[in-house]
Amino acid sequence: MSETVVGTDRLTKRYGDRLAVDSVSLTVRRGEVYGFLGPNGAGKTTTLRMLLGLVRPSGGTATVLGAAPGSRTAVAGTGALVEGPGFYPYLSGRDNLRVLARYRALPEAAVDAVLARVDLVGRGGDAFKSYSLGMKQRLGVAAALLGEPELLVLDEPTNGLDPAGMADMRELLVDVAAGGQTVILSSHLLAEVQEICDRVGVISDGRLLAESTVRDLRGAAAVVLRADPLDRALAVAMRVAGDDAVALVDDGRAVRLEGGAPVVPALTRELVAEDVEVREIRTVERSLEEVFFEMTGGTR
Ligand SMILES: Nc1ncnc2c1ncn2[C@@H]1O[C@H](COP(=O)(O)OP(=O)(O)OP(=O)(O)O)[C@@H](O)[C@H]1O
Repeated sequence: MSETVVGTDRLTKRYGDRLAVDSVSLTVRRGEVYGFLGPNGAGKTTTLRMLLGLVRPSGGTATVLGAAPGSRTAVAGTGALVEGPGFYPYLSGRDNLRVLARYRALPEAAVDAVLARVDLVGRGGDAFKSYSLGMKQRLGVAAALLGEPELLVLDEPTNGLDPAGMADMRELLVDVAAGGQTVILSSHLLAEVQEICDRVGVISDGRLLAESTVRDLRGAAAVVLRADPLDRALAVAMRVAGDDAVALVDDGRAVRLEGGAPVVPALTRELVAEDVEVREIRTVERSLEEVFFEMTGGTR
């Protein structure tokens, strides 16, 4: 799991005096779904294009599958969906894939295999222009999957999808990673990403602000308690979780304890023993979205 598939070291892209990507060092490991997150204009597409060898870095280095971006090894092992797939509208989904397969000297069977993986076999004969956005995106992923590359690079694969389309895409990408392929996807849609990705890199204004598992980024859950009398509940909470882990929230109407679900049994036991009346006790988790807003200072 820890083998590095993509690594960058202070990768930088400058357009005139604008730093689109500013000294980004990231690591993507084999078999993971890596989410590259950031607001519009953060530098996601530019970074992905550098990894694909489509844009030349102004500084720093990148390694893709042990080779330089754009090298034969890197290109042969990478499938990409960047900035909307260019499909022929009047050709069927299957024929569009056939064109790509022929260009890359892949057998017909490769087309059927990827159509099946993205669940488009039944609609493979229909014209591309008749597809829903979700189907178009899935065909784009199918094109990226042609030839079973080790690495998939997908720029905003969930963009514009409805919840059902999102769910399909999520299932597909989790399935791809389970098969051992590595996925890098970019997104500004954090709610979806936190369910799909093993690890994420957060980028804003060209800089990588954080890189970690979704769980670590979100931090531990907390417990919010409403009870009567509150001062006695506060004293109990401090005894159970430690003074530093407890604070009054909601204008002094509730107690917040760090530590999440594991503190709940002891807390409830002690509250009952102290004759405190519990009105509400619940665990709260920060969403990736909240973490992200804190990090990027509210830009989107
Ligand atoms: N070819 C270019 N010439 C000049 N500036 C560019 C070029 N490509 C990108 N930029 C600038 O670099 C910055 C990063 O753009 P990039 O497209 O990488 O961001 P992004 O995170 O992918 O955002 P989006 O989701 O909007 O595509 C932006 O300020 C953009 O205007």
